[in-house]
Amino acid sequence: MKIKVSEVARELGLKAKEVVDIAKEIGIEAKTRGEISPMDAAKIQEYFLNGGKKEEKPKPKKEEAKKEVKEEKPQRRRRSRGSFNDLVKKTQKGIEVVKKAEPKPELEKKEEKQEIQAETQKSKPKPKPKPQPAKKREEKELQINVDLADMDVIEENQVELLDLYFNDLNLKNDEELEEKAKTKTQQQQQKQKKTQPVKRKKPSEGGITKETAKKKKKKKKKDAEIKTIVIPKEVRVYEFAEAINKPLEEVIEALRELGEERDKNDFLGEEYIETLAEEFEIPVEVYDPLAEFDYVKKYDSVEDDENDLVERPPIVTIMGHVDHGKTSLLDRIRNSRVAAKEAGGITQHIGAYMVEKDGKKITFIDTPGHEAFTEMRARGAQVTDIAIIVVAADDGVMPQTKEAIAHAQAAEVPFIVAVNKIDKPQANPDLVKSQLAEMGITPVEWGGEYEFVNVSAKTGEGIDDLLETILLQAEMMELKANPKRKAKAVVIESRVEKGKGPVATIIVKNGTLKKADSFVCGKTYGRVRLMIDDLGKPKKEVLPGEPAEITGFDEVPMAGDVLVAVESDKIAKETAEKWKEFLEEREKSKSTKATLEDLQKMILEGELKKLPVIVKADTQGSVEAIKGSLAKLKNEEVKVDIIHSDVGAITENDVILAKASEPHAIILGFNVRPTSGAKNKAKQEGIEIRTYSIIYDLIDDVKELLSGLMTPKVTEEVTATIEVRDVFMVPKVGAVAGCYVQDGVVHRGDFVRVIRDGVVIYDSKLASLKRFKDDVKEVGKGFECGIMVEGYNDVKVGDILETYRKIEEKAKFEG
Ligand SMILES: Nc1nc2c(ncn2[C@@H]2O[C@H](COP(=O)(O)OP(=O)(O)OP(=O)(O)O)[C@@H](O)[C@H]2O)c(=O)[nH]1
Repeated sequence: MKIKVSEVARELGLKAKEVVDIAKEIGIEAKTRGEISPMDAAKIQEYFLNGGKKEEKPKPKKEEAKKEVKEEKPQRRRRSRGSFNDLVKKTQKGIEVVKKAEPKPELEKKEEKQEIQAETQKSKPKPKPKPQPAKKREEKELQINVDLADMDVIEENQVELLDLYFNDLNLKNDEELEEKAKTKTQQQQQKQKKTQPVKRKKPSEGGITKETAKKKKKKKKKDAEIKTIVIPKEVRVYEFAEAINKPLEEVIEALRELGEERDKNDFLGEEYIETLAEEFEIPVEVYDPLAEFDYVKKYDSVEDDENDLVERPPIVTIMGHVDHGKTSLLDRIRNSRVAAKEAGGITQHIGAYMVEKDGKKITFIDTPGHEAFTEMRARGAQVTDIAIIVVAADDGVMPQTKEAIAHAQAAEVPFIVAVNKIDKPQANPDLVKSQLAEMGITPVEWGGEYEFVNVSAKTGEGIDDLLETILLQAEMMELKANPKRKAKAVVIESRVEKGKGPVATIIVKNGTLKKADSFVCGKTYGRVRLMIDDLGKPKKEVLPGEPAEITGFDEVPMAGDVLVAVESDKIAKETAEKWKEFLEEREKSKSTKATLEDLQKMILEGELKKLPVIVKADTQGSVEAIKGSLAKLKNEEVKVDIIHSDVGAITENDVILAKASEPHAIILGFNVRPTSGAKNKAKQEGIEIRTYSIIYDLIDDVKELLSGLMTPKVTEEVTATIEVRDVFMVPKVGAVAGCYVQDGVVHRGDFVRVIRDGVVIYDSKLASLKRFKDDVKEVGKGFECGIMVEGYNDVKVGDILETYRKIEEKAKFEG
């Protein structure tokens, strides 16, 4: 008898994957979805209970994780091949895999592939027609589809899987094998993309006759290879299941056993693609379909000449828990600069500003430090070179302190801890230090490697120290850029301004951004018209590390978009359009497929009460942040349905849209107001507009609204315990119980339970409550009364009546 790994996991309170890890550690072969012998299970349990459980390592950092996975690959593949035939044969579709020994010239392979594809079109059941536009779609059909189609059908139910590695078995070692395989795959992918990038061949194309196809089939049968399935980096669960030709439920179950509850439409993530592929013993190669269109990657692929590199100012983000003093600290730093250096200068809020210390510049990103801005902060961390984690000395480490640290660590951004509010009598900077040290963030002075600086945003104490520490850190990081080349910058805020159109604050990461430069920026593009710095001064050029507010965009860019200056307006426009089109196509290709399962889900969702809202805010960053926060507000009963969101004032169109929604949507404005037209229209149509300047209030209000949608909680309160001492049968009326109130007070409208020998035999309401002949409202303890139970005439002497009230309590949305 064998025991399922998942059962062992459940028994030990672990994830199946963790059990497999332990098993590996002690030399036991196990798979998350497999079984092990009771002896092995006992060994694992013993090892685990003896504390041998693998230490919880922090998630490997992105790069390392990738490396680790890569290094494992060859091994995994070799193993895969061993039982691959058996596994695949077992699948319900009866797919057969045949191996090939002879290498084939690349060209022949390609031709053959096209021919087989043609054949595939014949033998495959026709895919459901997809939504239009058909022509364009055909031309631009996505790589995803190509990959799915790449499982060339030889005969019905038979899939040829090409083994890209088989021919390389004579290579000396795994690394070589891996390298070669990778290059080959890439080459093949490239070729596929270049020669036949998107278009699937129709059966009539490619000059294939039945005869030649048959021949090919035979040859294929003999020479077939195990094929590595190429899977796009961003793949949804159902797409993955299709790609590896496994039933969706199996994939979802496998994920569950790995401790991941995923829906068919959820994205898998590279890590899980690899793990699942291993589970199913199917070799996969993950690729990034965006790479080809990626203008940023293109920019980055051009290396800068060492001689052109110069030091650039560090870009700093301040993060920390609510009220720990982020804004005050930023203000203090900014004001000290304004006071000392540019007295009288008017600071302009552009989302970032620069300070100078000892002749060196530092750029601070001025992002609002609210929980709701988690997403923005996460983006901020990507632009950021150094993070400052502010912790109030009188409050210590709080949830958002940990979250901020997690963001910095995830982005591999070094951070400095600013222990703030040290002017306060109750300040205890040492407590902050020990709290963080417990989390592994040990101060330098305690032998660790994290810089802690005591500051007071109120008095200014320690601010100089903090700036010096930042510069020191920057020096160690050797932040350099090449001002001689075209610019690459990151958008940190954007909005539409009357008379100016779309405006964005950017920080240049490399190169120099000049006036009149053409640029591409995410889905939009443009030409730099106006550039101003944080003091409101116009600029002709913005150097690496410097922030500026710029105009000249065709459309409002998104915070986090990367701006790259290009040769001409034409290139800018083309690149942005390509990128936009690609993203849109990708979205379409991933839209939910209408299946029975979906319908069921939709029916289920119908039970879920939705609160339709329209979100309008002053900046794209705020829109994103609010959307992010609202999306999280859901439970098994209610959720927020954002039907529209945008930057700008609340307009009549928004009201019309809100009215069109069923039920009508509520319009939420953050730092924006309704136009007078919108106000009137809202009044006419009965649409509610709520505006806020504090995001907390907005979120709290929405929570309140959600609470209102939830079913109220009903609790019971026992009002009286009554003994039946006599029963009178009144003709045409029924049984009247002569009662004695043992305890409590019985009321006319009360509910009642009839209890006989300790068992509830009837549950109903009081039909009447009398004292002697009179109807009464209530009868208290120690009094006699006559009671009729609604719908029940079988009361007996000795029964106990328990009367109760139902108390409805408004449900509260938690979260
Ligand atoms: N005594 C003292 N009070 C401070 C100091 N720094 C900030 N405060 C006060 O702490 C409160 C919160 O400060 P903020 O700067 O608004 O904190 P924040 O972290 O930006 O808050 P959110 O933006 O809401 O996340 C304000 O009342 C400040 O006056 C300080 O160094 N000393």
